[in-house]
Amino acid sequence: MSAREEFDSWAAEGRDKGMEDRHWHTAKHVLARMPVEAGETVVDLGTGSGYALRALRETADIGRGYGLDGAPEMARNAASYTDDDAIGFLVGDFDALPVADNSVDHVFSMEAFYYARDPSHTLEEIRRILRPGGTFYCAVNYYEENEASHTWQDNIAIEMTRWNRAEYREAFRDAGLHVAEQDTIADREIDIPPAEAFPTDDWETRAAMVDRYRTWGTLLTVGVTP
Ligand SMILES: C[S@@+](CC[C@H](N)C(=O)[O-])C[C@H]1O[C@@H](n2cnc3c(N)ncnc32)[C@H](O)[C@@H]1O
Repeated sequence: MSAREEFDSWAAEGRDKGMEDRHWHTAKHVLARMPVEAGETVVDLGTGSGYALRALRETADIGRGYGLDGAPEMARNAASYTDDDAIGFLVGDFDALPVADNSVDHVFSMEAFYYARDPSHTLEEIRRILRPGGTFYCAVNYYEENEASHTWQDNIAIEMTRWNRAEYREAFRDAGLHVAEQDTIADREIDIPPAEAFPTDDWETRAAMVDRYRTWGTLLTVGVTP
């Protein structure tokens, strides 16, 4: 199954909003760290419901936001959640970003980058579209150190790239981005039941759930163009 088919069906089932609810716990901290100034242009890669751009319009007064998604139904849903003319949604693939060279101030991506067919090439594409001094805020929950995430590949037909923290830094540098920051952002909002509630449908032990959300959470790697 292609990413387009897989995520079109997610959008049709309304799972875009479910992702927004879950990802917001840590995505909002990533967005708050971005050095975005009023009037700047931001691209959101794998935008899903488009919540990131709606938030940046409210909190940072961005001038233009473009949400790119490979699934037309995702982009269509995202467009339906806002009537803000400064935000637009594009259908496109991480392989070839439909964006001009040196035209974007910041790129954000939450829980999407590892679906790229060739993530190293996607980093080159990001480097190409960013202006000098532009930033890429790359947030992922599927990564090597987050052991609980390893099983996710079993539930999805699209091949996912599972880099570790060092591999993210190395790939950013290989694409010509300086690594300004790398951090893990814990999910402090998800409810973790008391020990006696385990095992649950999703978790064998409380310790495993704590490790997934409170210890590892979301890996943020920040790249800056020279
Ligand atoms: C797990 S969702 C995350 C959505 C949103 N960023 C969030 O935080 O809720 C991943 C998104 O990336 C998109 N996507 C996956 N592979 C893609 C690709 N190769 N090119 C463009 N978009 C892609 C999917 O259609 C989906 O909307």
